[in-house]
Amino acid sequence: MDSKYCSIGLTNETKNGFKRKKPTASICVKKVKLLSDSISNCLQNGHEVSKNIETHVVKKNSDDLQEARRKLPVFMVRGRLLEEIRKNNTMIIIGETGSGKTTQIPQMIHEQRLEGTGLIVVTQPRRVAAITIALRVAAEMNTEVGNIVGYSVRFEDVTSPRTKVKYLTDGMLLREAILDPLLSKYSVIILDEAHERTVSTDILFGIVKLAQKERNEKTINPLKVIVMSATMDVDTFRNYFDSCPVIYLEGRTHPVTIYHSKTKQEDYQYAAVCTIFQLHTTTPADDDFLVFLTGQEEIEAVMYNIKQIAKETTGPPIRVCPLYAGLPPAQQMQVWKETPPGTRKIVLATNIAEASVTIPRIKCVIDTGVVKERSWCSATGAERLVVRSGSQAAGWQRAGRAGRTAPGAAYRLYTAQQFNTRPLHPTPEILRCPLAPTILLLIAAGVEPSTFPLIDSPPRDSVTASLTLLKELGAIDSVENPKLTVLGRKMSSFPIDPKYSKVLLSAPEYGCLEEALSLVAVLSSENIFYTPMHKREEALKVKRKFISPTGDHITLLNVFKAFCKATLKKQWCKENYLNHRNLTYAYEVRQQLLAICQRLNLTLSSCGSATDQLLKCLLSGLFSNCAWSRSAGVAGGGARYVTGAGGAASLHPAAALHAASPPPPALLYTELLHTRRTYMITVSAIQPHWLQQVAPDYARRCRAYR
Ligand SMILES: Nc1ncnc2c1ncn2[C@@H]1O[C@H](COP(=O)(O)OP(=O)(O)OP(=O)(O)O)[C@@H](O)[C@H]1O
Repeated sequence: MDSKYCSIGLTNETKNGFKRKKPTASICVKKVKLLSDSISNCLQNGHEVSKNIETHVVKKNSDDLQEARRKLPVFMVRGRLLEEIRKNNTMIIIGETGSGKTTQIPQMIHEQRLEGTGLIVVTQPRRVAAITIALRVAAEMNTEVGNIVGYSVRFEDVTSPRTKVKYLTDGMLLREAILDPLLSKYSVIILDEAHERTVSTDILFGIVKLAQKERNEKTINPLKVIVMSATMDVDTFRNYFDSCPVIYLEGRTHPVTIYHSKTKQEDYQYAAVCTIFQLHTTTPADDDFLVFLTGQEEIEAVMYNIKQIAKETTGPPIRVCPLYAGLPPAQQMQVWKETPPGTRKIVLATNIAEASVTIPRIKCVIDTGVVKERSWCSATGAERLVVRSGSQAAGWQRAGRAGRTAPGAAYRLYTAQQFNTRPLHPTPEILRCPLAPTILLLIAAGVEPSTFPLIDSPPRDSVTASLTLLKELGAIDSVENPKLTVLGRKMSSFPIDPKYSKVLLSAPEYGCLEEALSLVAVLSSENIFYTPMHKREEALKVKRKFISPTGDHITLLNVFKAFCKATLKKQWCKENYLNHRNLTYAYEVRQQLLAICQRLNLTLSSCGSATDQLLKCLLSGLFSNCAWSRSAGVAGGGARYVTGAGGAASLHPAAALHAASPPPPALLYTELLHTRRTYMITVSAIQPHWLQQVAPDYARRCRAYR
């Protein structure tokens, strides 16, 4: 990247805030008129809240917070809104980003005690949103989080018997539904950010619908369901929820000016860096920036570039904060930490910051317009990560991260015409993701998958492929009339993909539970290697001491074992070019998984240096992730493989076996990355005959293997 930046050319499309398509009049059942207003900036201080999360999202002065609340559009119509909530058992609420839906509506319901003896629960698609919103609401209610207001996310529950307002991830509520499909302890369920259409939210729509019906029939305490978003496809939702009332909340807190690039950008990372510095030299130091990128590697590359360019550029000092799902929670919270006056914070985030969250002082959003999505091809069974353009709804949500505590601007690094040709809403995850984890949860909750009410039904062949996988994993007894097996019941107790819970449950048989726990924990974390661009050669040289000739899985295990033994961990990671945050996160995940294994009475054993045992154990869950060499005599990186699903794939250049000569005849990989070519990521060599031994049912139907 050139160290000089240049203007990419942006055009001001909308001077006075959002240019929004209004919802269609036909479905405008009720309309509550609001005034738009502004709120004062809320000053923030850091304070210690939960066991292991240092947070910076909370209060300074309770009067300031109350004043800010009163100025929110939602707060101003609370009388009428509460009347509607009292009257209706199901309703849809639509209101501008930042108008106060998520923080205020649950509080308003609680202030009137509409929840009675039950709890109010609010779902969020992402953990960072559930945590930061709970902290904010606790501060507004002048209480500690975990008291009246709490949150529950994977690997962390900060609630108590006193909790009445609970924020949680949609995945957590789904897990609760396995144990209690009527969700009886809740009297109000708010499904927030409904537009995101995650698999978990889509399933929850069905679960709450069924629970509401059954609770009415059995005259158990009634259940109120509220579905909320700023950018949802109202017609679809209203049809699904039996023509329930829709409430439109008008008004927003602060205007956001939208700018589009005048021309198409070839390289969005480059365009992002140019725009950052263009704004850096022209905007006040206290305006913070939020930049949307697609993943950890990209964020680290842009972070490096910013730091390099900043050395040669005039302007206020810069603090760059990354924000992506795999970042350990304490590190994510750094984004909410105040910077010294006169310092500019630049947050580089994936779409985990796209909806719900408020990062105070963000005045400029830089939207690259792209997102990395997991998708799945049911025809080939290949699961892959693809970088693609986001929807219009995503564009509005991203812009909505500015203008929350003061007027703001969103700089879109794509043209207005490109924006207008994008789909209005994202493709529901259920139509593009592997369904095995969700189907397992549904069956565990006693639900019949084929009659379950879904907004959009996944293609029949996706369902069959997922049921077949679950059968081969031993989680269900048949594809036609699936019932959970004893193994399947145990698998559903782990908050991880069934492929990996199968690995843990098989580990005692292979005498390697210690190693399997470490490996699954590391695979649940983001990249543990740190390879700075300017010291690439040195980092790769240091990495060599951990490399196993069998490939990446044992290499990862070697690193993790050494990390656990190291005394000065931070220093040790620095010397070895390893990511301390991600290794610490893996360590915490391992503790949680270990606790579940202990509850299930699994025997803890170690295979020591017999790593074949661990690879066979890994194969017991990941048998559908095998590939076979089709290029005898071609060395390492050039070798072509065919996957179990029949597709062509190559070793990723970062794989330990990339240069192996001769190329191993059979491989086991963790993930396929689909760019111009299909690459296998995190790969180990296996013996071809292991598949027959470990997963005979799958081996029989796998054509590539035969
Ligand atoms: N952590 C925070 N720090 C400062 N202000 C906050 C914080 N959280 C919320 N706010 C204020 O409360 C307002 C309402 O936030 P809330 O999340 O309830 O809006 P929303 O309507 O749910 O938005 P969205 O549709 O984007 O999720 C924000 O615009 C902001 O002014």
